[in-house]
Amino acid sequence: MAEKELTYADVSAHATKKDLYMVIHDVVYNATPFVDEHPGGEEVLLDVAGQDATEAFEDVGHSDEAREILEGLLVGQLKRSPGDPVPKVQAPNTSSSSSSGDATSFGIGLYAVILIGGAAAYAGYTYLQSQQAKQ
Ligand code: HEM
Repeated sequence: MAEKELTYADVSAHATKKDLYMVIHDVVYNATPFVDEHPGGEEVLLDVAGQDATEAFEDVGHSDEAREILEGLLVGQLKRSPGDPVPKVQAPNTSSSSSSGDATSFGIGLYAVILIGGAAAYAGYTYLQSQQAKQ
């Protein structure tokens, strides 16, 4: 069976307790029958009603059981259009770019330590020389 495709605008039209859709990892779920049963309460589901709930869902660290419940609530695939909000949870490869940034700033820090250390050593050396010249 071909999966239904919904746009972000379609999803945001279902944002009430009696009609509650949400997007998790680009898949659209109808959480309406689960609102009253959610162990985390209805409030948190209403907060993300009609929106991308990927970050909220993953932050909690939901169990496999929770993910099985999700499968039963599946509506279809999200069809992203330009300008749609992008979920904050990204593929792990984005962290590698930030770690390379850390490596660069570490390199600059090391360079500064060598420069300052060198300058201090030179100042000490010239000071000792001047002391010896006085004797
Ligand atoms: C339709 C989507 C969701 C389903 C099917 C679902 C299902 C569940 C289930 C089965 C649990 C029990 C613990 C577990 O098995 O992990 C749970 C707990 C919880 N959920 Fe969700 N959840 C959904 C969305 C969300 C969202 C969007 C939030 C937003 C923050 C949320 C927040 C929580 C919290 C805070 C708990 C912990 C409750 C506690 O231990 O006292 N859930 N959820």
